[in-house]
Amino acid sequence: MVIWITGLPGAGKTTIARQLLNTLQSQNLHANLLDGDELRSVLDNPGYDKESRQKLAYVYSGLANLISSQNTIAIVATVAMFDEIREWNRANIDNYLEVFVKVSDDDLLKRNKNNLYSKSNKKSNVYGKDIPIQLPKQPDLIIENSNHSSIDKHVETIVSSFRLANSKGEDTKTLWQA
Ligand SMILES: Nc1ncnc2c1ncn2[C@@H]1O[C@H](COP(=O)(O)OS(=O)(=O)O)[C@@H](OP(=O)(O)O)[C@H]1O
Ligand SMILES: Nc1ncnc2c1ncn2[C@@H]1O[C@H](COP(=O)(O)OP(=O)(O)O)[C@@H](O)[C@H]1O
Repeated sequence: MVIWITGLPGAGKTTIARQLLNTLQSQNLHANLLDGDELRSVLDNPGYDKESRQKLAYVYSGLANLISSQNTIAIVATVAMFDEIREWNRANIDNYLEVFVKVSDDDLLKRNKNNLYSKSNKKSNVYGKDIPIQLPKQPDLIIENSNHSSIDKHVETIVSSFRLANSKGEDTKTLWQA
């Protein structure tokens, strides 16, 4: 199973994904987290131009698929704002749950992750500034993560969807148990 958590920088993907990982592991399930920022540093920080991001997104998908094929839940927390990638995921990953972490522009600006949204920021390749955003069209779940909304609640919602997705196939029900 792959739980693909996507959203713009600062939406709250890492915060939610880390707590989700703890929750699943505390329920004796095998789970791993592939976080965009962390994976980028392991891979020697690929660029932020469209081509590099697209290439990297396929790496996330491929790694997640590999982890999932070893009966471990792969949680991915990445921006990867490409329709093409999400289509690839749906076509190639068995048991794929796409979670879109949504937040208002106001909250994004307040959080201002990595100073990306400051007017003084001279960085290029910033979503919404100089590169277009392809928001998820048909996510399985939308999490509205406005400031001070409860991360616990968000995680509960994702775990319920995960349980529902797994209860559909008897065979997969116990696959992730530690
Ligand atoms: N232009 C530019 N310059 C510097 N840093 C940037 C830029 N754009 C994004 N970021 C930061 O990189 C994180 C995105 O990494 P990802 O690999 O998850 O995203 S992507 O798939 O490449 O779009 C993302 O981290 P998260 O905030 O964790 O999403 C951003 O903080
Ligand atoms: N529900 C929330 N309420 C208030 N602050 C939040 C909430 N969710 C995330 N944050 C804060 O927003 C910032 C960005 O969160 P992060 O998880 O790093 O986002 P992302 O991984 O999507 O870039 C962090 O400082 C985090 O503590």
